[in-house]
Amino acid sequence: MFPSINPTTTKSWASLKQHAEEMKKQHMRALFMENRERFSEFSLQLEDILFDYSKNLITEDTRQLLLDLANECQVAPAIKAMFGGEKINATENRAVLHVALRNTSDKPVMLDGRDVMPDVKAVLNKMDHICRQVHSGEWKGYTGKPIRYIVNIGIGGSDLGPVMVTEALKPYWKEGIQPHFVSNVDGTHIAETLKLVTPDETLFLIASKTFTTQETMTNAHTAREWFLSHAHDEKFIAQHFVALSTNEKAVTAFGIDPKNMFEFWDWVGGRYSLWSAIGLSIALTIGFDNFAELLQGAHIVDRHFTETPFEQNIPVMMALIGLWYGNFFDTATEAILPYDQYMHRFPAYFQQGNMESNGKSADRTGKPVSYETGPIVWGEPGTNGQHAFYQLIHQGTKIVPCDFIAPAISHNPIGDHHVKLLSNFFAQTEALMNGKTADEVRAELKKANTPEAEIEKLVPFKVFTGNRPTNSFLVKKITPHSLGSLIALYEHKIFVQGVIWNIYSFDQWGVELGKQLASKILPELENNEPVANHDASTNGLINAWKQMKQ
Ligand SMILES: O=P(O)(O)OC[C@H]1O[C@@H](O)[C@H](O)[C@@H](O)[C@@H]1O
Repeated sequence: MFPSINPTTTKSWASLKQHAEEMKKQHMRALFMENRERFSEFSLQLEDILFDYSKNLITEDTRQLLLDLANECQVAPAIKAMFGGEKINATENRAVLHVALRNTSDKPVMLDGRDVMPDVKAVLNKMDHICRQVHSGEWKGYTGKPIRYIVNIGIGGSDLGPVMVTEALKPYWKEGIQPHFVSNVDGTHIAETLKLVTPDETLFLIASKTFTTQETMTNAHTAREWFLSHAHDEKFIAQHFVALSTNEKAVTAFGIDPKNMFEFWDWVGGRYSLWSAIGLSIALTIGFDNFAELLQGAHIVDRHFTETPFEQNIPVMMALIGLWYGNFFDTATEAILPYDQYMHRFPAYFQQGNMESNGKSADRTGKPVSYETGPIVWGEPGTNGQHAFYQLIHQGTKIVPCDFIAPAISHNPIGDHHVKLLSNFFAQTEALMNGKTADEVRAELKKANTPEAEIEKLVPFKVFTGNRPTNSFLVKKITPHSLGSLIALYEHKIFVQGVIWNIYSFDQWGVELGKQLASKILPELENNEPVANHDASTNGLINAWKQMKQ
């Protein structure tokens, strides 16, 4: 196991702290003017993905110090430990091997002295087989019709990845297949979904690593009852329900034949599981061959991550840039802004990826950390975000480091839509970096014939300080391959940051307390007796609800 190191005790941390004070006096505008090579010196390319991180408040010295930090914090041994199947998820005593799920090489991946690849390949073959059966029409519903609707029932990691990827890859949808996703325990979600499908043409995928999650089990039982109210015979369940899970016992107890179970393993974290059997809704929607391309794109990044020196390693640089602002500039959030409508769930996906992985305050020795850890991650697709929250990003008091992502080629080359979209993509990072000085504002107002007296009044409101950091990802086209790569880049960024922050990125104990209390409160909601055993606010709300619902 790689050692536990408090990052603030390293030499590079102290130097970075000092260096940050110097850098706060700098402006990126000047850095670009001083160094004509800045773009080529601070950008990296991997296959069809160009990563430009030159519009950050960094110099060569910053980069060097950040790389020193990665080295002092033992990032290289940590990467080895993850890929080597060590139980780096120590609080759950589990390995972290989602990288094995997309290991398209012929190299073994060892866990406890055993190669996991034969099991991985067996499940992939089973997924391939069901995809071919469904797409050819050989898999039939109980009235003999082929499957038209896929309904994935899952939540968190068993939902967000499949939703994000199927949406991002809509141009690759198989003709005649319509996916739906049900996650919320709010009855509205399943009710509205069931209105869109027919029982004899629907395949329900019950996606749950544990197969105990309240929301998923409740929705799964409702779907089962709805199905039986039409099919009238339990023997038809086998044609319409499959399970994606690690828990065979619970799957069998639910009434799903284990032969209809697509297995994965406890070394796959929920929020890293779209590469596993949890990806079956993706494979059924875009076809298994495209799913395999998604895996291949991620595998390319895994190789890049493990084989490339840190200064040219995209996920390592992404991690260090993020940490630079979070730890040395006190920024609290990061925005992910895809200029691609199909990628509209990408920010939500990595909101979970980041916040569930690195939203921690105990270090790996169990002590409270004395420094900031994971950022708040949010975002919306451009250009919608521009007309909503970019005001604050440009002129607010908070610095929000942003990732801009855009495809060079659109799947929908209609008229001049794409050049208009891209003109915004390029303009925003330029504007955020350069800003607009008071003199530039004055000159502009003068040109627009603004009366002299008005000009000085308006200047303070029209000034943009600029110096606001962005990364740009320019991707040739959003394909299964390039999307697989992009996802893996962000995954490894999270990993590197977790290592430097010396926290456990692969558990999620923080989601448990609410679940525990909800299960205590549930029986109290099943009668009309007033409650008095909680704090005054919770008692008051529960009792008010009991009155209101009558
Ligand atoms: O797949 P399961 O076991 O139903 O779990 C779903 C989700 O459950 C949540 O409690 C976890 O925070 C997520 O990480 C997880 O993905």
